[in-house]
Amino acid sequence: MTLQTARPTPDPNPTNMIPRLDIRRIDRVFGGRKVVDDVSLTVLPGQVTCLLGPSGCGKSTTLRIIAGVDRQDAGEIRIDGQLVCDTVFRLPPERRSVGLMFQDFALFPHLSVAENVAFGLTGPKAARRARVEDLLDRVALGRFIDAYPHELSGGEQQRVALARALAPRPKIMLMDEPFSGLDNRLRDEIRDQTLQVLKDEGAAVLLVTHEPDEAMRMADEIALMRGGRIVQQGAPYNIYNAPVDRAAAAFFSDINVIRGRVQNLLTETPFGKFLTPGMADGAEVDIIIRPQHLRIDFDRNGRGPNPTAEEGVAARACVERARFMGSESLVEFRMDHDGSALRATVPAVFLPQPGTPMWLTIRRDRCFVFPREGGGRAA
Ligand SMILES: Nc1ncnc2c1ncn2[C@@H]1O[C@H](COP(=O)(O)OP(=O)(O)OP(=O)(O)O)[C@@H](O)[C@H]1O
Repeated sequence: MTLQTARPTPDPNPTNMIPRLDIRRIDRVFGGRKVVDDVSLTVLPGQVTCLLGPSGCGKSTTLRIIAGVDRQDAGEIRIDGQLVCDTVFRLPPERRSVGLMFQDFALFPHLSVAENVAFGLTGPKAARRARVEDLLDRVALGRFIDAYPHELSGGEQQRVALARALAPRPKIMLMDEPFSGLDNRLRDEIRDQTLQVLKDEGAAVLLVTHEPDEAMRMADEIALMRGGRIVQQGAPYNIYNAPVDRAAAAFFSDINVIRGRVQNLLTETPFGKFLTPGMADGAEVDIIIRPQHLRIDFDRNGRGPNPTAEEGVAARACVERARFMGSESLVEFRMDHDGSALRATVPAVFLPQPGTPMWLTIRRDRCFVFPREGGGRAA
């Protein structure tokens, strides 16, 4: 698909911007249970924010409140600084300048592609036609202008739905799992193309997904949601590299957990001592490391760590199982010191026999240390 660009670009100094979407302290209660709990977030013009979290955490309900098809029990929403709704005042959905896109593209089957895209447009006929043609060109569907939805593939229907949602130039695009109906092979390409069109339009985008990969790929900012609350918010690399807790780390990838106990502000492990400031003596801690940050001493065939290694203390383990996963190998180890299991990934074909002894080191700068839940108090 070819994309024509040269659309308005966002303000280079985003700190000067009024947030396009500003949600403050939203609650929603169903049957006495807060399914949206004190949610606040802002989205700037031209920015994509992903509301990311497991099924049932309250993402869609938040989106529905912003769209105006559900109401909050507390809090307020502003668009471009103007109040859209609080618990007293409520602007109807059609007056909020919000575009919607859902998993099922919900195209009108009896309308042509052009008629679908023109559906929400007002104004002179020639201007409407020009807008439809422009958008269809930009999603590379110009040649399907007179086709009907059933004549299009899933990916093409998704692009028509995108063009339709963008046609009235909404200030905000709300997207709820818009790619989950697509074939795996198509998905990455369509995500990238969609992102480009959204950026060109300059709308503020709030995209709901339960897939961390999708959020990492699409988002300028991720709001991680759990149990109705936003537990962490920031740029994708910050959320990935500085998770707030063990569950936040585990949401993005498989993790290894090395258990320890604090003594004199330090926690001793087979990989050396870790600083654990602020933790009381005797508190139990989990040291988290992702499998790609565990290093295997390949060269010495289990004969012991290389004394010049800069990775700190090495610990001995035996291979339990090794599998080739396509772009990497996953090796599972049983640690000598306590029989615990650790997993390492290697970006190559690496399939040592079960029972092979090896030495492991960890990238200490990639470890996260958290108090174990229910395992002791902070000092
Ligand atoms: N109208 C409703 N009445 C009662 N409970 C509701 C209603 N709408 C949503 N819920 C409940 O609120 C919780 C959050 O639902 P929501 O659809 O917002 O979650 P979600 O994070 O979008 O999940 P998913 O990804 O599965 O759609 C769920 O427990 C759901 O059952």
